Amino acid sequence: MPEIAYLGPPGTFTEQATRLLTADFNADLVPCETVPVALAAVRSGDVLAAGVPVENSVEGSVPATLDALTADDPLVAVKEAVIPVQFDVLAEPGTALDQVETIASHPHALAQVRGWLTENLPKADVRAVSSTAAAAAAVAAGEFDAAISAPVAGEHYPSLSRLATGIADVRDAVTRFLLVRRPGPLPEPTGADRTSICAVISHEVGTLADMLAELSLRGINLSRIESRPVKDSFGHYRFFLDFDGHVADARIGEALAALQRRCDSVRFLGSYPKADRSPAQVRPGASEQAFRKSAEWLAAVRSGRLA
Ligand SMILES: O=C(O)C(=O)Cc1ccccc1
Repeated sequence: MPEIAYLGPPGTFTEQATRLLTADFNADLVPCETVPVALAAVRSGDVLAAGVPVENSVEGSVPATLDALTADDPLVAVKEAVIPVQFDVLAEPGTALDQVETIASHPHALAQVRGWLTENLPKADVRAVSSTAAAAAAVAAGEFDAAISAPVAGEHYPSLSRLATGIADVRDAVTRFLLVRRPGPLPEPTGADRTSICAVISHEVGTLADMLAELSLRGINLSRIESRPVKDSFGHYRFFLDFDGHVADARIGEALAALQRRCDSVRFLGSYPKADRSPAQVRPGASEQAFRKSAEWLAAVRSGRLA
């Protein structure tokens, strides 16, 4: 049975998402302590793929994932899932809210309950740990008084009880997760796909605008742009871009080829079906048929068949 890594321990949001991402095949899920560890297991071939959190509707991107995706050998996303994120507070039974002196969770969870913490536990010592379920495990081990966890974590730590529920500052928050594997055959285009890349551009006037123009000229809908420092030289950034379409689509292929010529480097991070299956809006002149006709016309001009 293929082994699939995820940010563990059991009871994380990532476990829930990875179950969804692997629902169409029998997979053995392997918990890892961090996203970089999960991705290292994919790169080394210890596991087939990994489920990783990439972006949250309230807090934005998950920097650890973006950095780990580009820090080493290429990896590509083959599937995405979007799941709702709600948070509970777990503690030893009998703990009252005003007895909580230390409370732990994943940084992304802490960022989404800031208002609740300020209102309900203004004096508590707030600790960031590797995941929401790791926080619950640490509470069960007596390291902290309370954990901010996924509602499912309660099932994994039955010795803990729910001190509060539904504490997110923004209701209906969602997180997007990717199933990531070593490069190989790409998922077939579906007409409702997303392509992800990471580009490094030179530090000159207009290079970012030029890069975006390659997309807009071809009617490509950009759904996310994010920058992360290159790290070894101050003021230089990697740009993470998501846009509608599949690398097999003519407009996407041409745009990627243009970016490859224009940027210092381009890393392809995958073309995969969008979780919401919303079809790409293709404007007139950017359809597959339009690209085919223009290629035929050019071939005819070059061969002397058209004056
Ligand atoms: O810690 C977890 O449960 C995770 O899967 C990471 C995370 C944390 C908060 C929101 C979404 C994902």
